Amino acid sequence: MRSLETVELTKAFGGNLVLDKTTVSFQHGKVNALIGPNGSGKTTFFNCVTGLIRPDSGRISYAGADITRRSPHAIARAGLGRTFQLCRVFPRMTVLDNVLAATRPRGVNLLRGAGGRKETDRARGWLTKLGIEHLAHAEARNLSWGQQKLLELAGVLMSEPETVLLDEPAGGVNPALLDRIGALVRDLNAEGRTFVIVEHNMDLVMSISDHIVVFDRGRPIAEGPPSLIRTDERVLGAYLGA
Ligand SMILES: Nc1ncnc2c1ncn2[C@@H]1O[C@H](COP(=O)(O)OP(=O)(O)OP(=O)(O)O)[C@@H](O)[C@H]1O
Repeated sequence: MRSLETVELTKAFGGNLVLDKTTVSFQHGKVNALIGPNGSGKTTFFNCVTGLIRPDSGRISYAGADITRRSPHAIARAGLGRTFQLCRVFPRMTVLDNVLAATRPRGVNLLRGAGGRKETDRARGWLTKLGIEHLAHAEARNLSWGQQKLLELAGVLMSEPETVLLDEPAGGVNPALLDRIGALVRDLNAEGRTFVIVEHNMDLVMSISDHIVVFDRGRPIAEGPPSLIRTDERVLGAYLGA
């Protein structure tokens, strides 16, 4: 079953054609990875899919619905949640307040109306699941980079997304936390969540993914299970610059 798909998605910045008629689909209920060399368009792809930037042409659909021109909010409501490469948390707010604020529109009164008993319990539940409940009252800026990534993910999960897009979850994270992130993804997937993960750490990608799509210069050049991708000549060529 198809979850997220694009048809001839195209985006250029000035003369730089970053997504070049990209037609790709990710599998519902699976852990999908999107990999490719630096600058191959992975984050731009996420930005188009989540409505942060407008593609020049092409179509994006999610669970059968056309979401191409929808706002980031509408796309989140449709069930797509995402994290960012450079982690988005409020550094001077507590961990718990960050999670509560994550479900509010950005701007004024981030916490107004948040923090009712039920919401707070749910927020704590996610913090527990992600192993950072003991930090609930710490300011986010005092967390390690990896813990901040878990915090950002907790905020995303508050919206109960059906599909989670993770942008470099392992970037800058220490090895102990890396294992935890990998186990968490598998665990959340077993509960029914679909993942699409942009990641450079190949050990992590190969160990947690069911399906891998490889981009090179904004186009998918290979896709399949880890066993196939690992030995694909085109993939090796793209990474080695051949
Ligand atoms: N807002 C923007 N304005 C201009 N150029 C941009 C913008 N966003 C991305 N680019 C360019 O698009 C190209 C692809 O960048 P993108 O971040 O999508 O690649 P990536 O595959 O995610 O790379 P990395 O693995 O290094 O994060 C790069 O050449 C980048 O400079």
